[in-house]
Amino acid sequence: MPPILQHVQQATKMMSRRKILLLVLGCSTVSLLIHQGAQLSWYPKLFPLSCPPLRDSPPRPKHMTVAFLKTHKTAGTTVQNILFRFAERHNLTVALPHPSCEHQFCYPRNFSAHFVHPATRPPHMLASHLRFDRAELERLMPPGTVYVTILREPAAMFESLFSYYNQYCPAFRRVPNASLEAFLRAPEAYYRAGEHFAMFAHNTLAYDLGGDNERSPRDDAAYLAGLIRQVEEVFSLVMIAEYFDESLVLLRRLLAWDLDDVLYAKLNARAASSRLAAIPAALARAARAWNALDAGLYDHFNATFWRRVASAGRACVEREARELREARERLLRRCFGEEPVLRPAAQIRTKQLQPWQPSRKVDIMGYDLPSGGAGPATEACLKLAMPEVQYSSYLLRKQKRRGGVRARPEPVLDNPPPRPIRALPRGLQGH
Ligand SMILES: Nc1ncnc2c1ncn2[C@@H]1O[C@H](COP(=O)(O)OS(=O)(=O)O)[C@@H](OP(=O)(O)O)[C@H]1O
Repeated sequence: MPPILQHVQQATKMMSRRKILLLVLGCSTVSLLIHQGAQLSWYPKLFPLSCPPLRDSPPRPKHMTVAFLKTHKTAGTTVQNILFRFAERHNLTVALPHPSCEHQFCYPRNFSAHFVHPATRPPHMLASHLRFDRAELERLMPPGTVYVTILREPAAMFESLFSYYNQYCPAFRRVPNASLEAFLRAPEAYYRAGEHFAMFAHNTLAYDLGGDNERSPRDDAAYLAGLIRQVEEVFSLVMIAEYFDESLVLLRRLLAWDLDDVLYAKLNARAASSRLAAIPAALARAARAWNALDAGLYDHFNATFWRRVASAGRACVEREARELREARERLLRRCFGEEPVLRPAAQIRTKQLQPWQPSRKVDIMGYDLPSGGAGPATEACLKLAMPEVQYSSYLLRKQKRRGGVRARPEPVLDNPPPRPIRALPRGLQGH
């Protein structure tokens, strides 16, 4: 053995096992630090702190053809209002339902291009409730249309559905004392698949997306995976209601719109007295278990959403979301006074701004214009807070006039859908 090795062997023998362990630990820590140092120097590249440029060079024009799948109780009315106002400002045509379908495209039937009023074809935009049917939408919308939709956390969404459709959905009407807890303790006792408006009581998101809301991912995981794949194939962006402002930042970047194009007033919100302040954890678990397909969709697209935010630059998206909130607050103050408040329909004097009320037990809130307002700014403010029913009727009248369609009774569809579930705001009923 060479003398150097003999020396090492001797030294090793002299060291206790504990010392050897310490030496190994020390070496590993140094190597880890060197490795981490390299990672840290890459950090800004992985998570850019500044916003990447929105516009390509040459600048991308604003995208004008959009189909928004308005799912139920997911903040969809607020998104619809943003799209309606954009369409008006840019003189675009909005696909609107035939009057026999009321303001929805004959929901809950599968969407058909026949449900679209002829005066609103060919459209640039579409944003009214419908049950998704890819082939029929592609038949209607021009090539290059960007498809977007929005999802909401299923327990919160279910609580909203249960309250809003309580008088319309037989599964909910059967529950004693309109108790959400009683329903979720034994949903099968109240729910009958296939009956009128059953889709509001079971996996509503899956149904709106054109899926089979009776499938359970526990028995059939492949079904959920297939539905997710179909949604991913069609929709360029799936927004998340809980992160509404961040969603709008991604939307306006996708469409190359300005931040001003996505300013909004929150629409269709229940009064605090009509909602649970917080959903107890056990109830939320039960709601997710009952709506397991929706929970699977939400979890998947919530994760994809945050990956999108990371690739746009999280700090950048947050900064833009903050700018959006500030600009929105300024706009609301300008329109609705120094302290803009959401108020119940009975306190809103401007009829065009009174939201539809689903029942005497649920208050849907809205904004009102300060008295004496007039002029072009008022018109913009009116649209900003205009509920879905009034805005859809207004747009249909306007587009019919533009297309030279004279006011005359509409032909009735061969097979009319079940009666619409929205009518005039409560304050206007019986007038
Ligand atoms: N900007 C924003 N951010 C977060 N949440 C919002 C927003 N705008 C509306 N909402 C809430 O969305 C619920 C209404 O959803 P929709 O307009 O889609 O309802 S509907 O299906 O058209 O009747 C309704 O929820 P609930 O109040 O829980 O019922 C609204 O409060």
